[in-house]
Amino acid sequence: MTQSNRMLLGVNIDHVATLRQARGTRYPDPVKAALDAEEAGADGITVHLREDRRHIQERDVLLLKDVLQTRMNFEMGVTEEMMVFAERIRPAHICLVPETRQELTTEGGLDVAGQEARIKAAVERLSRLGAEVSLFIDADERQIEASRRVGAPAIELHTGRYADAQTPSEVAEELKRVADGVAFGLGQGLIVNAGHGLHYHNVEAVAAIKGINELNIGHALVAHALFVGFKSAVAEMKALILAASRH
Ligand SMILES: CC(=O)[C@@H](O)[C@H](O)COP(=O)(O)O
Ligand SMILES: NCC(=O)COP(=O)(O)O
Repeated sequence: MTQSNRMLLGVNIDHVATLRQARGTRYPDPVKAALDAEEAGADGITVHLREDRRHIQERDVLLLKDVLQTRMNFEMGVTEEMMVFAERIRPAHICLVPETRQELTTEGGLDVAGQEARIKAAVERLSRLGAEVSLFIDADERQIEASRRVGAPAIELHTGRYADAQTPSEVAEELKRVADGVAFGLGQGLIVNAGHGLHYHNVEAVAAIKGINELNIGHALVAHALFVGFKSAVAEMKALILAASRH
């Protein structure tokens, strides 16, 4: 995908599935959430099929593949099981993420620099499907350079440290780290996306960073949707991003 001239919103629906899995019910259905998100202006739908299947299931990905009007961004760990599944569903976008079974959420970026040969082989194999492969990494020059070397056309910068920062100076420091990473990634010729932990009160500063192609947001949207409905939650987030990114 070429860089869009407006900032895109990728809606992550994982935590709709978290609620369903909590009780083993058929509802709420992440597929319905995806369709509502698209109607409300989502530019793409992100799902993370975790090794432990704590939220999204194969069934969700297979149904989404058939019904999405936009595009799927399939987040996956670099395992043979996931490679084979990706080859079966051939998503438009694939984001390689680190995964630890015990973690509450994705705690850090993929260590591309520390395992270049392995990531390069995965990027090559998945690119053969026609997918645009991105690497979910920390905003760190070493990791960004390694991402370019392994042939990924895109990166997604992990904004979790910014989201978790407590004091104004920590927030400013983490925001600068993301902004510097965006500039450095663009300088390396990469498409630069960002996401993780973004919500209605912290998204604008990130959306104001020039050059970000897409923000992937999930948990905050699902949480807000409890009170306003999924379409309104997505539309509100999209309006915030578009307003902040236009300045
Ligand atoms: C890689 C990533 O950031 C997302 O997959 C997102 O955080 C939602 O999934 P988890 O909450 O399971 O990490
Ligand atoms: N890759 C980040 C993502 O898809 C959404 O993360 P979060 O908003 O659920 O923290």
